[in-house]
Amino acid sequence: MSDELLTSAEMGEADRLTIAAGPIDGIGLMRRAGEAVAGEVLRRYPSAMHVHVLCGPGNNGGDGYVVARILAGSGVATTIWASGAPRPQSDAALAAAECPIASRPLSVFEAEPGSIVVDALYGAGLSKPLSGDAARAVGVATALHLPVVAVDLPSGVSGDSGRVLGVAFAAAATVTFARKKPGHLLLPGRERCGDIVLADIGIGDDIIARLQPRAVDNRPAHWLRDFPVPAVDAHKYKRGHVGVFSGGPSATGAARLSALAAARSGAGAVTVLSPGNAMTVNAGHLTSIMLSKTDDVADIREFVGERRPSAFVLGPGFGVGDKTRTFGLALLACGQAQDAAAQVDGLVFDADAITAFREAPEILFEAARRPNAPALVMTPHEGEFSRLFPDIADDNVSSKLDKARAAAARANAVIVYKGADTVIAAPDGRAAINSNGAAWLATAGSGDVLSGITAGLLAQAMPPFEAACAAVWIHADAGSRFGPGLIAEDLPLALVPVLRELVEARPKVPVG
Ligand SMILES: NC(=O)C1=CN([C@@H]2O[C@H](COP(=O)(O)OP(=O)(O)OC[C@H]3O[C@@H](n4cnc5c(N)ncnc54)[C@H](OP(=O)(O)O)[C@@H]3O)[C@@H](O)[C@H]2O)[C@@H](O)CC1
Ligand SMILES: [K+]
Repeated sequence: MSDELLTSAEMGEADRLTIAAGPIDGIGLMRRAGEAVAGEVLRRYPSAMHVHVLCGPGNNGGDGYVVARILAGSGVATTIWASGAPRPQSDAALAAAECPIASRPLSVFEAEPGSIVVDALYGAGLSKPLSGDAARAVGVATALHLPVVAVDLPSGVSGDSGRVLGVAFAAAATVTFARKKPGHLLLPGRERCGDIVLADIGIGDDIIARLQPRAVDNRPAHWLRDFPVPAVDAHKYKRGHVGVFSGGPSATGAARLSALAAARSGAGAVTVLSPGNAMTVNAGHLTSIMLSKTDDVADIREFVGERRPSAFVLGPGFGVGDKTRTFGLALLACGQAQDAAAQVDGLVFDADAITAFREAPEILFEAARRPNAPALVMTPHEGEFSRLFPDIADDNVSSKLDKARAAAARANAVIVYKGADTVIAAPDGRAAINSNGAAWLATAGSGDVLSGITAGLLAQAMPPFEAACAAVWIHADAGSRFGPGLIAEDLPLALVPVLRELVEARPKVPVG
């Protein structure tokens, strides 16, 4: 497993534990890191005439001295531009001593068109915005359109948050070590990394396991064993029943998109719960999806009692008034004692169901925290997130990963913080960053489909965090495969090949 994401503190700890366990020491790790980067430079640019290696004062610079030594040894014209000397007796100082090339000051860095830059200024130790000589070097490389290979991270990109501090290199490739860092996947860092190459430098899986990292790159390996595949004796209600609330007569489409996606995702039955005045318009557009008139909480209770739904979607096209809050709180009360017979496994609150609680989010969180409340998944985009969690959203230091985690803990809900770098976080601190997104998904109704997929998986008893991770990945994969011209109506059908491959891969996952 190599999809865990390590913070800079965790990476430092991995480094320390590896050295303590032996036999590799600090300079040994640095040599391997530098070899991996030099190998990548030679592989990508086999006919490079001249490589400029920019070395910072810390261990990132140390890696740079190893790169320069190997490139020069391979016959490539290599120049080192150093920003300060490494600390005496440090691994970086050893690496510099092993490098036969004299360095020139970064303050006079110049390069010619057609040359290559290796950025070994700052990596995990970036502590402030790039300024002075380093910022000027970014300007030189950018102005000349020089290909940049970054060591560990493009200098200026925070490994923990993906933020750009001041300015940053835009690399053609970034070679990182042992595991990716959150900043490789979170925006804008991801855009600055170019191709990300993961190099094994001898930090063992056992060492990483000891750190118990809480964040992963969202891939099927993390949730495939929980992915529902119908049993041979399945009948439709055993495969889960999803209820999707529809808006009024002129806002019904979002619910139907969500309902279709829930059905495609394997829920055995799906019902659109429609206000009385929108029954006709909904009925005119539904075939296998059922329809039930739902105007008040009594209607919800009756539906829950008689039809035993296991998941609901509330929000798409629903409006943001009192009714939304009342319905939301009634759904969250489904597991309470008076309704013990009516067990609902999971709820997806999206769009208007999030915005409706902007004036009193605590009421929502309180309801979600009650014992026996159904599991709640909320899927805010940035605007919706800041309505429900304004203080968390305004924090200019925390990463999107930290923000999603803080929100999940506060709301006792799985939070799917949407965007081109969607983060999924659970109340217990587990989190995943999605990286298979496609720009084609930024289209009206796409979020309604995501809610439907999530509810479809929840209804089949997939655990909430895993269901949310799977839904985000599946939705993105379907969107990327479809590509140009995608509209939300295409997505439910576009899920089919993605689901087929997952179902086929599912039995190959070891159980346990
Ligand atoms: N961990 C591992 O397993 C392995 C790690 N390895 C490598 O080590 C790298 C981490 O090394 P590192 O901790 O020495 O930090 P690094 O990024 O070199 O920067 C620290 C120096 O830069 C300075 N500085 C920072 N920002 C600045 C700015 N904007 N402007 C000016 N100065 C700034 C900072 O100054 P200070 O904050 O102390 O004032 C300090 O002097 C990691 O990315 C990887 O490449 C590999 O060798 C293999 C094994
Ligand atoms: K770097």
